[in-house]
Amino acid sequence: MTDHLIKGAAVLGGEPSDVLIRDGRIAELGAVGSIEASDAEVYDATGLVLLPGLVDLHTHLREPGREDAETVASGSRAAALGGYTAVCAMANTDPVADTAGVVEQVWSLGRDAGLVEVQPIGAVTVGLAGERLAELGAMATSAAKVRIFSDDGHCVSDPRLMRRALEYVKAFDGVIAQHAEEPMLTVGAQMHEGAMSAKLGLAGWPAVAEEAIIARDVLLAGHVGSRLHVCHVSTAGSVEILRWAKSKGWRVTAEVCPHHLLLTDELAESYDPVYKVNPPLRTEEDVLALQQGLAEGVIDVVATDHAPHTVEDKECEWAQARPGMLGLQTALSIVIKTMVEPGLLDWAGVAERCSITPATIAGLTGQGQLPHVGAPANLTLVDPNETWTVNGSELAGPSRNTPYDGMTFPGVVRATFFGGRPTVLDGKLVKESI
Ligand SMILES: NC(=O)N[C@@H](CC(=O)O)C(=O)O
Ligand SMILES: [Zn+2]
Ligand SMILES: [Zn+2]
Repeated sequence: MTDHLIKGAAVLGGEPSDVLIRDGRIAELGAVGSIEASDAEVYDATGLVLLPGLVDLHTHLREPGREDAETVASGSRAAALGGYTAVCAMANTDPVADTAGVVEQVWSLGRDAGLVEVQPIGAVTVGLAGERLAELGAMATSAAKVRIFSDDGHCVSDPRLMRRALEYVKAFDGVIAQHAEEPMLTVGAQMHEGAMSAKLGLAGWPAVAEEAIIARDVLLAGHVGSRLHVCHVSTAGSVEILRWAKSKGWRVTAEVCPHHLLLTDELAESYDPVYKVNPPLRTEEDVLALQQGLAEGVIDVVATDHAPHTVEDKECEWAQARPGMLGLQTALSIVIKTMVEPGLLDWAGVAERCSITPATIAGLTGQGQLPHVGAPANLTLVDPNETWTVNGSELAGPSRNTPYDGMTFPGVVRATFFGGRPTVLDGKLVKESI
């Protein structure tokens, strides 16, 4: 394996340093010019910020079943380009990832693609039907070593089943990641319930549908003493409930998606289904509360909820369109725009929220480590002073459902190193790694 010498990168935005990568790990780290490595490939990282490789807790890769929207390989390309070195693949595939066989299939497809660590998430219930627990133990002991279980796309709405799932995974320190949506309160829902849904005449998805489930689940997690992770938190009220649950010392973590940190329900006025997502885009007040919650750590991590859909599933009437939007290639830029530029997070905070804590939650021990000698070389180099304009047709993968087409953002991912190998250099996929 070739050695790589990264020169002049600001580690977590600090002093420029040189970093030598050898045999998949950081072999040396020191002041600029202090490392001698004549046979290493040199990457000039002057002006770039070095972060631990980003880790996404919530990615839809669509394989098996909807390879026309995304595959493990195409999603891995999007992830590497977005600065990620690990993604957790959601279980709502077809067939559902509710058996050891399916999670092992996804895991080995990820290993074959070789661009990021693909950690499968297992379904909580058989077929995501919310009726019977899936074979959680068999998935945990499979080659995929599943630690996160989620029926994402659906809520585990039966409280007795949710309690049993929390109890079951406690034995191996697993975590239940809940898509918090009380289904009886979102029948027919198309967007956030509020002034805009009233104006547009679309059925609403009220904030309380999310908050009621989060309140119930933090109580259950506290009662059982087990780990709960709340997916895509989208309301100000949810942040308050999480703050309270954390004050109790319960083992509760939560994520927010980039789109909920930036976009609001006003966009639905266009009737463009690219803005249709679950949970829906909320109000400005919610956006500000989510940013604040993330800054304080009440919300632990940023997760993309990267949800590719084909043109047929997305470019149709709003009511028929599938919910979800692409996220992997734009996430870091949106975090910079909404959190770093306003001074809500510094680079160490970005590393914490986008890499270190997600890796801890997912139990990915080779990921999310602050750059130090001996650490696995999973690294991202970003140019904070450069901007780029999103062009939907140039994104990796077959899907085009980005709400950011034509928008200009700060923060360009220049290079990504996965296991000591560059997957992205100068903002482009490295050919040998494709
Ligand atoms: N977020 C979405 O709107 N859609 C997700 C499912 C989900 O995350 O709930 C999908 O799988 O497309
Ligand atoms: Zn969901
Ligand atoms: Zn999702």
